[in-house]
Amino acid sequence: MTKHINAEPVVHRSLLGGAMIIAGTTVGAGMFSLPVVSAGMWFSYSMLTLLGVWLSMLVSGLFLLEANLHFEPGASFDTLTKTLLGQFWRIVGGASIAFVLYILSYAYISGGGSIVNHSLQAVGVSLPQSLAGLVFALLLAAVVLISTRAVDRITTIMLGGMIITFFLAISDLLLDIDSTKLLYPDGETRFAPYLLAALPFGLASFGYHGNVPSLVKYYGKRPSTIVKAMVVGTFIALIIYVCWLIATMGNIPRSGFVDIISQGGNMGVLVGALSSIMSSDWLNSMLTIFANLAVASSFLGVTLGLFDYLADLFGFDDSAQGRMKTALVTFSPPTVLGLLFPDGFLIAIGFAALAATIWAVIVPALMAYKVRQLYPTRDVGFKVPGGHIAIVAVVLFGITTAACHLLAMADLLPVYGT
Ligand SMILES: N[C@@H](Cc1ccccc1)C(=O)O
Repeated sequence: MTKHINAEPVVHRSLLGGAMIIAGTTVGAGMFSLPVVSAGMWFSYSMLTLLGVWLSMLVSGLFLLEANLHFEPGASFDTLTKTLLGQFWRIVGGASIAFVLYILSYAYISGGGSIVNHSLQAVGVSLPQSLAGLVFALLLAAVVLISTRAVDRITTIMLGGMIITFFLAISDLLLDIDSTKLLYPDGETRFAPYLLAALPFGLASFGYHGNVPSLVKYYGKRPSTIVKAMVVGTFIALIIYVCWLIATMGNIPRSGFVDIISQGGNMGVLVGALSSIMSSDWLNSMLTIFANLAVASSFLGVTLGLFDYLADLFGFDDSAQGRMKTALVTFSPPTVLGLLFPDGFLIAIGFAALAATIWAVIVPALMAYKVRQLYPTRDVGFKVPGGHIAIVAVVLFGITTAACHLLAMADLLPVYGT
């Protein structure tokens, strides 16, 4: 999530660059959980939910920006929480960021193992999924270990590849959609109650907030450009998710998802189900390549953020030995977890959402409230509209989503297909 941005002097940077940073972070493995967890509420409710979650996550990011603009460019999330909200929130915020980064790294290894396995099966090789996850993690960990610049270059190439393969694969799926499947789904007749358990996955899919301080550093204090970059970047993600849900739900019947869910709902299973209905082998490979690139680029972005965070926390230096130590604390826990529980993808995304409700939703709203109290007359060039109502609405969205996750975990909310 925290894509590294080199600290270069602030020149006139284009809007597109920032929008791509945000879109690149936002679109990740969360996207592969969306069709599976939305199967219960199905298409129309999913569209409404996506729209609502997008708006809430955009506004919470804007609150973070508003607070951030009261500091010098380069101030980190830690500095913001410490200064504005005090030691308690600094610790809660820091711990929830570290938790999200670790659990997402594990989710990506689980999803990566599943999708690498699916890809290998196509060429006749079969590996235990835990081993495939290990291969995936080791290969990409090596890139992070080599250097930040290696990650920057490789993710840029991957992003280009993702855009091309996504549109090729998706256009084929979109041509084949069956509107009856979308609008008159089969299976049981209950829909709306399943919305609640899906909410946390929507929240995780629209997470990008670790990048807001990076954008302020990247652009300097140019609020109008930063706001536009955030709106455009998250809107690109919204369009991609809408196309993705139309493509999946318009091709796989609602009852077909019960089978996908019973097999764990991991990335390889979903892509496998889509592959089996695609018209050409070539486009089928495009979909598989897209899935590999999406999870690999998110893995690089997230683990680089975790790598830098842990190096700073433990005071490991940038020498070969220091980087090796940092790599060990970064990659060992999620990789071991991936070996032990290769199929925890969906559960991990759900927990990432739970922690993200704290630092990506509630804490930004509280910080915006605080800067407005501390500096009622100071003009930093940007203020989120909507006054107290917007702040309360975002906090309520965070609390509701967290509650949904906990209730679903405790089997107190209906979860489709289980
Ligand atoms: N949106 C990212 C996950 C994420 C969550 C929270 C913050 C940053 C990133 C994904 O879909 O993979």
